[in-house]
Amino acid sequence: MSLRGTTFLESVLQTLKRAIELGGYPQEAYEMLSRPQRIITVNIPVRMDGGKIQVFTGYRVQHNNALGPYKGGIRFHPEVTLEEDIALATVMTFKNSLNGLPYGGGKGAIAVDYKKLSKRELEELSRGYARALAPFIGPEVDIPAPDVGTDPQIMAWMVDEYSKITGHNVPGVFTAKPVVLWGNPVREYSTGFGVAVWAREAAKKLWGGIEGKTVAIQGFGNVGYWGAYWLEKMGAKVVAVTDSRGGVYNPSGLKLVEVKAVKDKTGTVMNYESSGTRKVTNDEVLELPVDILVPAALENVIHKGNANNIKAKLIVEGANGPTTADAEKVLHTRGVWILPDLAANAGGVVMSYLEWVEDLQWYFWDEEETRNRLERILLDTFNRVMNRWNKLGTSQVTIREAAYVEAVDRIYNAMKVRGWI
Ligand SMILES: NC(=O)C1=CN([C@@H]2O[C@H](COP(=O)(O)OP(=O)(O)OC[C@H]3O[C@@H](n4cnc5c(N)ncnc54)[C@H](O)[C@@H]3O)[C@@H](O)[C@H]2O)C=CC1
Ligand SMILES: O=C(O)CCC(=O)C(=O)O
Repeated sequence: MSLRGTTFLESVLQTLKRAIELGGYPQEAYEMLSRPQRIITVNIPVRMDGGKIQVFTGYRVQHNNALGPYKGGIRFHPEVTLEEDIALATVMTFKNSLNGLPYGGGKGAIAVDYKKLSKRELEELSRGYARALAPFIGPEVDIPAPDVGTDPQIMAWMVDEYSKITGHNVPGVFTAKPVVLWGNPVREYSTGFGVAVWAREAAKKLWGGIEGKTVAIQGFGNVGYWGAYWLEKMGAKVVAVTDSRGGVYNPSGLKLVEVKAVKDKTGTVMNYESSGTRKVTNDEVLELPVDILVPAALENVIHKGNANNIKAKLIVEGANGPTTADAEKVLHTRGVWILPDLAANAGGVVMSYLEWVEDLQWYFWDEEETRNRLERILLDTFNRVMNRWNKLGTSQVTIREAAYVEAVDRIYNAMKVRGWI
């Protein structure tokens, strides 16, 4: 238990336990799904620009592969811990199952402040990680991708390193690669697109549509920026955005193109100025008087200490694990809808799946066709989760619990027919 209440892993395991009870699955399912199948720890030496060697510790958690190869991102963050990586890998197992993907779940991490590395040091670290993991990954074994602090360039170095070891090009081992290295242009914005699609569909049910609904977003990286872009395109009004330093709020709506230009030029949205715009902290942004709140940075930001101050009626989890289990109870009682991470931010991994399919068959769809395929999968998941939620009882069960039951069902049946359980 942390100062903010349940830790991310504790919250995930509490939801799993409840889903197993709600779905009537045996306790053995909890035993198998509450811990990873394998944890790999690697220590990667990097010759720093100053001439000295520094050793970085990294992990790859392979949680469960009943439904197919492990799949999930790699996080570069100074405060990452093994416990956090286990929680992230566990969520991936349920996310991939929920969305009907032929994957199990995994997640990788390196404890590093990548902003302090030179480009050469970052490349050496990325290649070192791919080399150390090479015996444990592959297009049919474990397929990593980016998460916080990693990007298509890092995936390109990793694919190149892995391909050197195998002696031939293996694009399907990492996803979210640059387009020229058999990536797909949709992957860059797919997580934010998925956030917006889920918000739009929920808004139809809550208010008859998303047009004019106000949105505050915490985090203005890949998910936060593209979430804002697509939400605006779908008719919502983005009034606040923040990054790690804090952010800006304008009740009449922000000019996103200008905010993004300031972020790209100065490193933070905090430097954006316009009439009617004021600064907000990362705590304040969660409590603004808006219709929709999108936490799109890190975990445990909505906790028992601030759950009662949140005014949004709809929370769309762009980040993984932004809401603690204690906070979710409070918000559910207050009638707030929380669209959970394994559903609302699944656009990224669903698009990774489409990229992987392209790489395996060496045949590539155009951008529009890819996006349509992505949207179809997301809408199918949305409808299944809503049906399951209605069946289980919307006042007794949260949307997250309904999504977990839906996800566990597929994994449990796969483990059963495989004879694991
Ligand atoms: N990139 C992807 O495709 C996917 C990402 N996610 C999740 O979305 C979240 C964000 O990931 P990305 O956008 O990829 O990362 P990113 O590294 O592109 O951006 C992270 C953003 O959060 C901000 N940030 C960092 N610490 C913060 C803090 N304490 N308060 C407020 N903002 C802070 C950073 O300034 C940056 O704007 C993570 O939880 C990640 O696991 C989930 C699914 C897929
Ligand atoms: O595209 C992927 O495989 C990464 C997805 C991921 O890490 C996530 O959904 O949290």
